[in-house]
Amino acid sequence: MEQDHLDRFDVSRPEFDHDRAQAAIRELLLAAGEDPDREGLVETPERVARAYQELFAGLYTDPDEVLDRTFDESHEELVLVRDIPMYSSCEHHLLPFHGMAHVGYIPNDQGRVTGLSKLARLVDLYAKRPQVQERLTSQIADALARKLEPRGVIVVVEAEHLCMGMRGVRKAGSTTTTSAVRGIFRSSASSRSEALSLIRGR
Ligand SMILES: Nc1nc2c(ncn2[C@@H]2O[C@H](COP(=O)(O)OP(=O)(O)OP(=O)(O)O)[C@@H](O)[C@H]2O)c(=O)[nH]1
Ligand SMILES: [Zn+2]
Repeated sequence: MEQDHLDRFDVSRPEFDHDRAQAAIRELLLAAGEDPDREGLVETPERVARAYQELFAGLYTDPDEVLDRTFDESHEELVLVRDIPMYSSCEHHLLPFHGMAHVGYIPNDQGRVTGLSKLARLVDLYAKRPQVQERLTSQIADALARKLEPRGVIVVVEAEHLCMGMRGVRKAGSTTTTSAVRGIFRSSASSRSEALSLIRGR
């Protein structure tokens, strides 16, 4: 599937199929040699299906709608929201990766800004999908660039991947940092390093 396809909101996507997910979890328990009808597990397929419906909720909302309410505030300097808690699911193993997102932008010369909470909502929306960290990071940056037409956007995501901690290579505690820069943060090293030092809290 083309990357481009993953970046666009798919209006034709069917709703989350709860019954199908529930049946799949029952099958998984059977495959593991468990008894899905024993007392502790009898409601598990239903619960897990509900949990995944929530974890993948970002597939069913148009990110552009999150940013529909913009206003002009004649502010043409950096706006940065730091330390946005982020929980996502790695699409390779369907295990969590979680950490912090930092989202900043410099409004355009009309000072077009959005509510601060919308930056966190945007992080949530893209995190609640089967993801890879790189795509999560650039999707947040691209949505902001598209809707606010700002002078620049910077997004940094720092996360720990449980697929690297609780299984596989077993490097618990290692973190991965990804960044996406657009506009002036791409062309100007000094703007970029100023934003990065604010993100690092220095
Ligand atoms: N680039 C990138 N890789 C990721 C992300 N999440 C998980 N991965 C990696 O996806 C890769 C999948 O590798 P495979 O060799 O196909 O799968 P695997 O045999 O389970 O790999 P191991 O995790 O090394 O055991 C692993 O190297 C994971 O660390 C992510 O967000 N970005
Ligand atoms: Zn993984």
